[in-house]
Amino acid sequence: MNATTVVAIDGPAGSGKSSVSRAAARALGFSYQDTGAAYRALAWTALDREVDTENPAELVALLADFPYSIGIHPDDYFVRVGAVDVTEAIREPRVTAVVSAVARVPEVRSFLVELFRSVIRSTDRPGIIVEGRDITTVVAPDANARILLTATEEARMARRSAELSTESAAKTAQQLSSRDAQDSKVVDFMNAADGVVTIDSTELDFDQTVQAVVDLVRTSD
Ligand SMILES: Nc1ncnc2c1ncn2[C@@H]1O[C@H](COP(=O)(O)OP(=O)(O)OP(=O)(O)O)[C@@H](O)[C@H]1O
Ligand SMILES: Nc1ccn([C@@H]2O[C@H](COP(=O)(O)O)[C@@H](O)[C@H]2O)c(=O)n1
Repeated sequence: MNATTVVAIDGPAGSGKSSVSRAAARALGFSYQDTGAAYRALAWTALDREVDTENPAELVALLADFPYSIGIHPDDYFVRVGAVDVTEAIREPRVTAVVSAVARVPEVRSFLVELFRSVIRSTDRPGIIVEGRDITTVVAPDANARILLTATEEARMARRSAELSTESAAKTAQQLSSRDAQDSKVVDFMNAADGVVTIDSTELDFDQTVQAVVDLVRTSD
């Protein structure tokens, strides 16, 4: 049993991992760690330093000088590489387009898994919600609560499209699907591992989904 309550949440792109985890952390008085941000920040660093993102050796070399930091208070979220605030930049399509290539390199994954565990240990709150693709299985398999947050691809695309102009909606839907296909070759986040509870938000609104997570955490302790 952890002294700090650890909640692990995995799921495909657009399933609501970041937004739901953040709101649930706020409701519970917990910290919140977005692990996709680290893969994105490394992809941003590769682009910034003009490194070939298809070359694993060049990506691994970046890890020797990767001064990454993230805000884990749900009301003070930021992502930095050194002194550069990359919170917005890591969401740009050029970063999203190459992040899966960065995330499939085994040395990158093992380096970041250790980083995620050190961030979990650093929290000064009673618990932390950690979301990503391999949190329930690799990063924190002994978490107090382990959740697979899903929704049909149709629902996820509709939610993403609602954030965008009509013009780019179709392209974004296609990118979401192709990113899931690439990421699924590296980690299985479509099927719940043993002991992992599935929350399917297809028929739930945002607040109901947050409540489902909060209820599960409260009954897991
Ligand atoms: N149950 C829900 N009902 C309606 N909208 C939702 C629900 N859950 C999440 N959303 C919305 O869906 C969109 C995608 O959510 P979010 O960015 O949190 O997904 P994600 O899983 O973190 O995606 P990615 O892995 O691509 O970063 C957001 O606009 C969010 O507000
Ligand atoms: N635990 C994780 C988290 C993320 N990834 C990779 O990072 C990409 C971006 O993640 P978002 O959650 O910000 O969309 C994602 O597409 C994966 O390639 C990962 O491998 N493991």
